[in-house]
Amino acid sequence: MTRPADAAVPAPAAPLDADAGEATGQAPILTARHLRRYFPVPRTLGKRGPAAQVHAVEDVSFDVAPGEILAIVGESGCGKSTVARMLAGLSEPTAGTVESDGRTLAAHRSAADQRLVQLVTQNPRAAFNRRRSIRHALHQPLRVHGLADKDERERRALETVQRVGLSAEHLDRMPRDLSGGELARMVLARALLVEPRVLVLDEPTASLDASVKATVVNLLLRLRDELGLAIVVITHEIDIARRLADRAAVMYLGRIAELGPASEVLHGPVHPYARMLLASIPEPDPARTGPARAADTPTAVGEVPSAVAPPPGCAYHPRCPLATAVCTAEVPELRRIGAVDAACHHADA
Ligand SMILES: Nc1ncnc2c1ncn2[C@@H]1O[C@H](COP(=O)(O)OP(=O)(O)OP(=O)(O)O)[C@@H](O)[C@H]1O
Repeated sequence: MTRPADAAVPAPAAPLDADAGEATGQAPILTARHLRRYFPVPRTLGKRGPAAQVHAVEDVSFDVAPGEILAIVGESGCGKSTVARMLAGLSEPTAGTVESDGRTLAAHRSAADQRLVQLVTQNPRAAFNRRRSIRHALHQPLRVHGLADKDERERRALETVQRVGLSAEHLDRMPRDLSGGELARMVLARALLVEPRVLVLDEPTASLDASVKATVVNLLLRLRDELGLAIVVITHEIDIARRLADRAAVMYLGRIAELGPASEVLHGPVHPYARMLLASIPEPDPARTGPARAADTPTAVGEVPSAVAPPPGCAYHPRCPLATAVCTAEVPELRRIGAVDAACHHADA
């Protein structure tokens, strides 16, 4: 089935992302259902007609289960952060819903629903008030949510910093007195304080040195295991996604191009865009040569088109070496190709 990019989205009848929780055997804790987000473009002086819109996110659906890490990868501007903000209730979808346990989480969420999904944004140094101690920063979310008295707040703050590998001594410090790696762990501690079931991490390692990245990756894997957290990691660092993710989605111009097990999507994808994206980054393990590294990897031509006027049909068609007439006319739905779901008319040709 195909539809024009701005047509109304019908309610789904079947699970959208049947593989979520396959590895853990658990039902999804968070579902993105046909999410769209358009931003108005300021009107040029004197221009008439309907205002233009940035199509930041266009019909994105996926599930994530407890104990599962889903990576969302793609080039700058493809809509990853906008998806993250909608998952956390910080941006209202133009259409579509975010659901948990079969319930829609309103864009303006109750305190309990805010706690359920915690977003950690990049740049940990900017995440703390530089005039307040780390202790204050960690007591604050508990105070805001009315969760604990002072002694209990202190107990929970201490327990949580220890969980991320830091100690009581770090609570007394000011943000400037923590290293980049310690701050990265401290933002995670602050998110964990309110006992979320889902962590959404937007570029969690982007500003860190290689050795610190490894520490944060290991910490996230441990937190996932110990707490049974569902984690959505937004990253443009494919190597980080490979180390973390059970499942992965590749986004292009607001849409999911490919979704499936990370072992497939991040090593041997089938969608021509995903193959081009992976082929453009160095393979850390030279012994590993999946299809993404093969000589027949399709090479994209041209630049990423504007999200204000995305191309009709498959948004990748102007750059895709496999494109034919159908690609210019029909939006490809995600469909099962091998072990993954890919939105391409020709990926299995
Ligand atoms: N508040 C906004 N107003 C207008 N356009 C926006 C707004 N926020 C995002 N956009 C646009 O929406 C598109 C998706 O942006 P988004 O930040 O979600 O992408 P991204 O994949 O996270 O990029 P990056 O990796 O660079 O952070 C871009 O074209 C961006 O310019």
